[in-house]
Amino acid sequence: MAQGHGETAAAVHGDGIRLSGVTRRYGDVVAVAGLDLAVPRHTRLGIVGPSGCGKSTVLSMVSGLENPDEGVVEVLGDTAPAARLARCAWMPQRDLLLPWRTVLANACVSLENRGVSRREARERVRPLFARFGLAGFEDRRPYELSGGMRQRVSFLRTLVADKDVLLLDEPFGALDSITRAGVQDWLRDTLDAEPRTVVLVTHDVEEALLLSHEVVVMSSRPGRVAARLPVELPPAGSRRELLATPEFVRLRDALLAHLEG
Ligand SMILES: Nc1ncnc2c1ncn2[C@@H]1O[C@H](COP(=O)(O)OP(=O)(O)OP(=O)(O)O)[C@@H](O)[C@H]1O
Repeated sequence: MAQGHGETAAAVHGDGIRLSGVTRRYGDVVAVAGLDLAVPRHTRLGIVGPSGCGKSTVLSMVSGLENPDEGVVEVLGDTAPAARLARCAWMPQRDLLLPWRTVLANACVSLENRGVSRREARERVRPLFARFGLAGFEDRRPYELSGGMRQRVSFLRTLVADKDVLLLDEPFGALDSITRAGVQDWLRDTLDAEPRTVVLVTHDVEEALLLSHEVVVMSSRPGRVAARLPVELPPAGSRRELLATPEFVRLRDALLAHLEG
């Protein structure tokens, strides 16, 4: 069994996300052209590529906030934008927590937005705090938390939205490297325990490999798929040991070579 991937890779079934022949233009700018991507349900796809190659555009199109000019975007069998939107939760780079709300109230926002009463939302979310390493911080304000803790609150809020599809746009870009490593390990364990269909956009090659079942490299604009790398990693005791395995080193080198190419 591949390290950190639990049984999710083996449990692939049903519909996931599919982009077929997708082109998106902004005026004269062709952001992506003829893009084909497939993310089987409950697997995790990492997307890396040069700045401006259309990575965020892909997430916007999956989420239904934007539509392709050509081609089809399908999310769990639906192509209509409103249906795609209903299936996706988006976690941005900045945690976007509301500073005037307590941490618990922030984590409840997505449930309240869906019409769940404030009281019921709190009853449902409070027990999750321990699992997210946030026990005891329920009544604090976001400014009293570290950056890593704020991102965990942000991710908790994203998860309780109970959407099958998670769109992660540089989710740890604002964190320092030590905090980032801890949150990456935590996120991988969390997603192994509670699988979702994930598209992760990142500039961090190690992050892409640690969190994804497959990584695609996009070409510079107009964005197309330049390479696909299935991620198969051996069991390893610690993150440091995993990063030193021949499999990880080979994948990282291959990814960097594609990016440089
Ligand atoms: N709303 C918009 N209006 C006009 N041009 C846009 C719009 N959104 C994106 N673009 C352009 O489309 C291209 C792709 O943008 P996108 O943000 O998807 O790239 P990206 O790979 O996510 O970039 P980065 O890695 O820098 O975040 C860029 O050239 C960008 O300027």
